[in-house]
Amino acid sequence: VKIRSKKLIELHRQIKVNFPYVPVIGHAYKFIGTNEDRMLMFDELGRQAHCNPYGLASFWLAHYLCVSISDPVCASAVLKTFSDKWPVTLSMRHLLGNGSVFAEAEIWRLRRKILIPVFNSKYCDNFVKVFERNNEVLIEKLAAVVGQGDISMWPFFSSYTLDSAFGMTFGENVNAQKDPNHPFAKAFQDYFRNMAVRVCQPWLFSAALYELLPAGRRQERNRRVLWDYLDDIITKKKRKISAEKLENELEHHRQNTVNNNFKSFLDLLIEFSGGEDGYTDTELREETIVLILAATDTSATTLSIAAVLLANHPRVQDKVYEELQEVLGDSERCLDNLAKLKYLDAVVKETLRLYPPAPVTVRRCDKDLELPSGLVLNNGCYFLLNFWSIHRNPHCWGADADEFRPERFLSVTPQQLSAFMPFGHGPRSCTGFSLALTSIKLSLAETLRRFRVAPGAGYACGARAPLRVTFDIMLKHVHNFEVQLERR
Ligand code: HEM
Repeated sequence: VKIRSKKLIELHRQIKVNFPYVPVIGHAYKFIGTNEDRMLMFDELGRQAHCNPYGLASFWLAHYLCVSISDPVCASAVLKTFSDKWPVTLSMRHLLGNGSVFAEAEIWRLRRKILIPVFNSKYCDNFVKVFERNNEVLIEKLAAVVGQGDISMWPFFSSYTLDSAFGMTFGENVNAQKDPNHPFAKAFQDYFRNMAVRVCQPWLFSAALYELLPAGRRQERNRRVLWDYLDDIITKKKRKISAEKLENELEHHRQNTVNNNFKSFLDLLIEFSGGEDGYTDTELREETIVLILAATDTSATTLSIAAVLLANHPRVQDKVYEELQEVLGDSERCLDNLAKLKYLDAVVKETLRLYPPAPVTVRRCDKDLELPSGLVLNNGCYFLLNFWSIHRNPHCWGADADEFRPERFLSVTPQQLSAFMPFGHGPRSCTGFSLALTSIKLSLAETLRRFRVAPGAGYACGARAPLRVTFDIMLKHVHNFEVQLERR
């Protein structure tokens, strides 16, 4: 322990010594600040790291040495080498158990093997129809609030993404868009709202203490609603599969014949984990709730931020609209032409670059790693992969790195692409990125061809006024993603 501590102290000195003027250690206190302070801290760590030859900044969080990474080469090496996450993610296990996203590395490795084939494009094609159906409801809902002044885009997009995630995962609809009081939708949204409050208050990390507080008891009730709901679906699904003679289904799959029936994530997880001998009901619950969580707020944040950015950059919005007119004309279906919408694609990527919904992720260093720069990252430190600041690194993105300029993605360089990690990187990266991009582009195209978005009255945004955002596990907008909607 002593030797390791010495090495860590030396590592901190090496990183810090290269940028000695603003000791980052002084900023660790902001972990106790508001959710907006947290984002400001990630930003500040990043700006200091941009001035450091290693692209790193380090600070002590109690006795943990945390290394914040803003250099894409270092980030790639760390994400490819380390799979364990920080103990700070433990509180997420209250709901998710050992679900792949926060599970410890040993369990995650086994689960990832089953998760990967679930995302094979031959199954995903069917999911796109789920997006299309839910988009129709979204457009109806948006049409009802045209001309009503400032409206928050969040409830619209988050219930659209929850309906889509639930549809993909179970082949059923919770109808969050039409019925915001649906017990699952309500408990899900309330659970993550409370969780966002908790992650910013380290004194609430202790499960024993939290459970005694009213907020902890409320979370317990939410968890019960969510688990009961999912357990019921899983039990029914398993019963149905046994009745349909699971063996025939598996044989059917082995022969690799084309099955036109819709298969939900749950069907596929049961099938790939070995049918009746595969995942237990608890494991299925853990994996399915991870999928719903992973697919919901990430995509809703991207859609909502894109709407706010477009509202505040009318020239960009006009170009998107011109492209939509040119490519789609009056055609009913967007979906067949999504690949032709190059400028829209650039807008989505630029949104994800400047405002990655998961602005940071974490890893635990369990062996020494020598970087191409020669610096050795020592066993025992913890990494903060700062996607937010990798995406704003002027060495990769140029002097206008902080500006919203989708055109940069029309002539993006390979070096820039390797500095673009909104979906993570390496073996633990996002399995759903392709589905996410399809769902987001489809929704934006359908929305923007019918409505113009204009800025909300309560805030400024532009080249010199970046959006004020908070760290609520996912990135959120201080002004609640407010815009005004006008009919085209
Ligand atoms: C804009 C939308 C999305 C963004 C920005 C996003 C981002 C991410 C990131 C950054 C990670 C890796 C976290 C880490 O390295 O610690 C991740 C993991 C994951 N994502 Fe996504 N995601 C999105 C949408 C989706 C969708 C639609 C799905 C599923 C349908 C999905 C499924 C997953 C899963 C299962 C993992 C865990 C992978 C593992 O631990 O092996 N994501 N996502």
